[in-house]
Formats: sequence, structure tokens, C-alpha cells
Amino acid sequence: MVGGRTFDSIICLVDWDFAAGLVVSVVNPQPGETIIDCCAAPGGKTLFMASYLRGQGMVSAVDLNKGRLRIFEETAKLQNADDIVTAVHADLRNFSVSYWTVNRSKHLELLLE
Ligand SMILES: C[S@@+](CC[C@H](N)C(=O)[O-])C[C@H]1O[C@@H](n2cnc3c(N)ncnc32)[C@H](O)[C@@H]1O
Repeated sequence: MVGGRTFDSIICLVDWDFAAGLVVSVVNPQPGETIIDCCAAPGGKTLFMASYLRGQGMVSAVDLNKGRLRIFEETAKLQNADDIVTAVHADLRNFSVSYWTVNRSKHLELLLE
């Protein structure tokens, strides 16, 4: 109820940067893929990419800033996406090569934006 009136549906508009959405449509994540989103926090693109995966695959959000990653994790929980995204606290300048090789899957995408 808003202002004493009830509504059949509520349309929620989110201010979304068109260019950010375009980046995700270029990556065009497919179910089953593993995506590493570099410099990801607060994770708008990470979560948008996760929505493309339809529950199959994984998006890792790598960021240097713990506070921003925490915001990302809370948002992922609120959006019920926490089973398909992971927060990785790391500095890309010395990111462990083993992470990339250990987690390398057949369909690996990398976004640095
Ligand atoms: C503009 S924000 C990224 C926004 C994000 N791509 C999105 O769509 O929500 C830039 C991010 O890069 C991170 N960053 C900067 N230098 C970094 C580094 N060397 N390693 C990892 N993350 C870094 C910052 O902490 C910051 O969160």
C-alpha cells in the first residue's frame, strides 16, 4: 500500500549505466561458464553476469577492497545469488597464477573493466 492505495504490481526501476549493461552483453555469459570479474566491487556487473548463468557456472569477483567486497557479498545474498558468485580478496598486481590454473575450466571468461 502506498499513499492509502493498493497496487496490483510494482515496477522497480534501477538506475543502470547503459555502458555497464553493454559490457555484460558483450561477454554474454553462458550457463556452465566460469567468469572471473577483475576489479569487481561493488559487483554490479558480477551480479548481472551471474543472472545469465541460470544457476550453472560461477562468477568470481576479484577485488582489493575488503569493504567493497563485503557490500558485494551482502547484495549477492539479498539477490539469492550467493551460491553462484564468490568474492576473492586479492590484488590483481600479484594475483596468484595458481588460482587461474587450479580454477581453469573449459569455458573461462575474464572481464577487466
Ligand atoms: C570502478 S570500481 C569497479 C566497478 C565494478 N566493475 C562494477 O561494475 O561494479 C574499481 C574497483 O577496482 C578495485 N581495484 C583497484 N585496483 C585493484 C587491484 N590492483 N586489484 C584488485 N582490485 C583493484 C577497487 O577496489 C574498486 O573496487
